Amino acid sequence: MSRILLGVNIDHIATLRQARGTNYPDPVHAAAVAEHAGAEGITIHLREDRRHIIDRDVYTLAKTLKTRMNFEMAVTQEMLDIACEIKPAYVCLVPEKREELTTEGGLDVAGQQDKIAAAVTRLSKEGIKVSLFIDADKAQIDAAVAVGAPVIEIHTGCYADAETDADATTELNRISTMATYAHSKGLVVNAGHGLHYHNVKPIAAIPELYELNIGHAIIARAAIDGLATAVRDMKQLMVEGRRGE
Ligand SMILES: CC(=O)[C@@H](O)[C@H](O)COP(=O)(O)O
Ligand SMILES: NCC(=O)COP(=O)(O)O
Repeated sequence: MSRILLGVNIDHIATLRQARGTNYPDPVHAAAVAEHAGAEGITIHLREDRRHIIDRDVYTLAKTLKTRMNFEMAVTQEMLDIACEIKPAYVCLVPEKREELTTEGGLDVAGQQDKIAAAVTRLSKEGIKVSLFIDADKAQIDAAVAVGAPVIEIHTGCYADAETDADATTELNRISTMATYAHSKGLVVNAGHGLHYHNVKPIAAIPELYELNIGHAIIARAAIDGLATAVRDMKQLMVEGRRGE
C-alpha cells in the first residue's frame, strides 16, 4: 500500500503574526518544527493582499526549508516573476479574490487554457513542477492534462463543508472517482482544503492520492497542543485512513 504524504500549510501562523504586526510567530520557525515532526512538504500561499504570508517569508523559506516548498499563487505576472526567481519545487496555481475569506473553489483551467498553459510552460522551463488546484471535475482534469500540468490538487472544500453525512458521502465519492480518473490520465493527484482531524481519514483512504495539503486545522490544533503534536497526530490519522482503519 502506498504512503500518503502530508504538506503542512503554514499560512495561518502568519495570520497570527499579521494580526498585531509583530515579528512572531515566525512561519520560518513553524516550518522547521513541522518538518521535524514529519511533514513531507511545506505549503505557503503568497496572496496578492499579503494578508498572511509575506514576501520575506517566501524568500527566507526558499533558503531554509529542508523538505520542499509548495508555493501557492494566483496566475499573475507578479507571482510568476517571484516563482521564477525563487524556483520552488512546486507551484500550485490557485484562484484568488481579494474579498474572499479563503479559497472558494478550484481554478477554472478549462475556461482559460491558453493563459494557464503559458504559465505552466514558463514555470516548467525553470524546473518547477506545476500543480493546478481544481474542483473534482472531469472537464477541469482534461484541461489540466491539455495545458501540460503534471500535478493536480483536488479541492476538498465541498466535502469538508458538507452539511449532512449524505452530502459528505456524495462529495467523497466524487473526489474518489475523479482521483481515479486523473490518475489514469497520468497525473499526480493531491488534495486539500478544509481537511481536519475528523474528516481526513476517508480522503486519506483514496489510494490514488499522493499528498494532502492541510493547514488551518493543524495550526488551530497547534494553538492548543503545540505544532509538533498537531502534525504527528494528523500524520497518524492519515496512515490509519490509508490502511482503512
Ligand atoms: C488553495 C487552498 O485551499 C489553500 O491552500 C489556500 O491557502 C487557502 O487560503 P488561505 O490560506 O488564505 O485560507
Ligand atoms: N491547498 C490546501 C491547503 O494548502 C490547506 O488548506 P486548509 O487546510 O488551510 O483549508
